Amino acid sequence: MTATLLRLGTRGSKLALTQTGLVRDALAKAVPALAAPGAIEITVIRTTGDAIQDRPLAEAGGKGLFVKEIEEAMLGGRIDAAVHSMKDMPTAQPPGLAIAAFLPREDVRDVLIAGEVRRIADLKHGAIVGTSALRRRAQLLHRRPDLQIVTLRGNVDTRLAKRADGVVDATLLALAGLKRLGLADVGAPISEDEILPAVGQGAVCIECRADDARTRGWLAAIDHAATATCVAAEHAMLAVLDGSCRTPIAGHAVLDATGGLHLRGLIAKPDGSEVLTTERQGAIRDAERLGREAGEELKRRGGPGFLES
Ligand SMILES: NCc1[nH]cc(CCC(=O)O)c1CC(=O)O
Repeated sequence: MTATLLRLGTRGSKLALTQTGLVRDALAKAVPALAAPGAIEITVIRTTGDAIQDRPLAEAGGKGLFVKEIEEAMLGGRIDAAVHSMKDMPTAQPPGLAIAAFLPREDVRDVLIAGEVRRIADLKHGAIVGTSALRRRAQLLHRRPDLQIVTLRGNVDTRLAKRADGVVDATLLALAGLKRLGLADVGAPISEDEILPAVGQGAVCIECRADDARTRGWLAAIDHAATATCVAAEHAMLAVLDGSCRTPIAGHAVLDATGGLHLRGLIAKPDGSEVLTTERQGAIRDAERLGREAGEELKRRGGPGFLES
């Protein structure tokens, strides 16, 4: 029996466990000490976000609900690090905690799951689309004001089952999660020009105590720098816009072939009646500044009241 060296915390959904398995495998490959059987222990923690299944999370207090209990376990020393979907992370970590690494990002696009229908334009008039994400709702309604958007929560399997049972005609899910679950072919990816993804979508991050040098050293060995840079730009934009589940915000940064960073950002009115977009191009070292500038521009153009409407 080897001693446990690293206790990894995670939510208990199939996707969360799959992502945690990817982190464990990456660490075992990169850090010889962690390759021994039993060196990494995985602890499942139930979060408020998992417990609330009957209403949109925006009503219950926002996206931090998927991380709160896990962060408490880290601060209390019950676990050493936690694996999260970056999309579910607030813009700042509580004092004493830090995001120390990212896995290489998956495809960031949303997937339309609507049986034979593979494009938003081809959904029948008045089709019922299930989603709880205001970002998806607003962008769908912007293109197709005739659609009926209804709340649909639950994990990926639950949502797919509700669609298959005809509770809704269509739903949108992140391709990243579907791919990691081996379900990439349930629908059709939608171009970012039609539905811009959520900030952080497709990225898996690992959080730990800021002063835990040993864990930070191990996590540094698997950190994917390009993903970290792109997400930093997106989160800088989100922080300016004061992103919460109540405000439809989308954003995505990529590194281009010449070593620069390209960021797209979007805010929308919840009913889709207005959408504002912006873009920034610049040097990688300016990632956060580009993000802040994009956020400031959207905020200024939206004016007071835009995001509260
Ligand atoms: N809000 C839930 C959530 N958080 C992360 C993912 C998928 C994986 C990812 O985007 O990285 C999902 C489900 C979904 O939107 O389909």
